[in-house]
Amino acid sequence: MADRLELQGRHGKSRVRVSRVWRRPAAAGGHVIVEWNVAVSVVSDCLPSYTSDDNSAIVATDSIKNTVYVKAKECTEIVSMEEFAVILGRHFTSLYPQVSEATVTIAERPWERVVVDGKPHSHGFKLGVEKHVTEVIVKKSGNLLINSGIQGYSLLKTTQSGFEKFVRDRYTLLPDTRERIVATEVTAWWRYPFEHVSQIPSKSFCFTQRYQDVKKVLADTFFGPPDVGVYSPSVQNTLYLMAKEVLNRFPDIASVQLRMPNLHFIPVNLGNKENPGLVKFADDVYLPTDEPHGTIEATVSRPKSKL
Ligand SMILES: O=c1[nH]c(=O)c2[nH]c(=O)[nH]c2[nH]1
Repeated sequence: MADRLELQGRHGKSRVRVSRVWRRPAAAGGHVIVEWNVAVSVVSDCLPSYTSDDNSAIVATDSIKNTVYVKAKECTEIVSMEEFAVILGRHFTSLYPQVSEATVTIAERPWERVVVDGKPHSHGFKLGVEKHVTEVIVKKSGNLLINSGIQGYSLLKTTQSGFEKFVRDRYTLLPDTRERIVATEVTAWWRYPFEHVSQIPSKSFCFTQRYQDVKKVLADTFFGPPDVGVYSPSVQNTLYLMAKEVLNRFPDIASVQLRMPNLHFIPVNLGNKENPGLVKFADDVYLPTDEPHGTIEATVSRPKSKL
């Protein structure tokens, strides 16, 4: 009976923290630093290690961790997280016959160059908030998938948002409104079209720049023009317009997934019989809360070609 069992295993190392500095002269833009939290997971033919005491096919997770530092050292030119993930994935799937696939996930700690007296500092950085993330899957054949994203991107606007004409029944208390605060913490994932290592453009395409561009398109669409903004009839509609704009602007992004919790700012009205209008809400005092919060998410893709 045991012969008929099937096993699909994978192993790797998570939370491998590595930082890499590239020391360019100030005239060439100054130092560049990245701090990455790397996870590597390989699909590896090492069945006997599960079913017996034979570890002979195991690439130790300790060696996997060491490799992250070796490859960081070898990157003498600045690389994006996506490129570094591909380098690692290629390494494990090409060096070891038993490794058929590698998944590399990286989250970047957002060190941002400081500006002093209006000038970008050559070697000074401060920590930002939202994070660039990537997940790259590489197969032995060289086929791959590159997804990148942003996490913890908190956006808020104090007006130009409403929510009305939704289902109204015996469970409904929420009044219609055309005036509310809308706040969210965007998580976005998008997929690049490269399907094989050979398709990754060498230098003409920069994943890091594309991340910055997507981030800007998401925010610009959320906020609208600086003076008047743009009215949002629901988080759902704003989410859709944000994803659509990313697809419009970047033909090489195949799909976008957005998760946008609705972090409520509840109007404050305080009073009792003796003291009725202690605080009467006039679009000014709110109770901010994220528990509970609305959860709104969607994946928006281009229609599949009919060819
Ligand atoms: O933009 C919104 N979408 C909803 O689905 C929803 N539900 C709710 O209570 N408030 C909101 N706001």
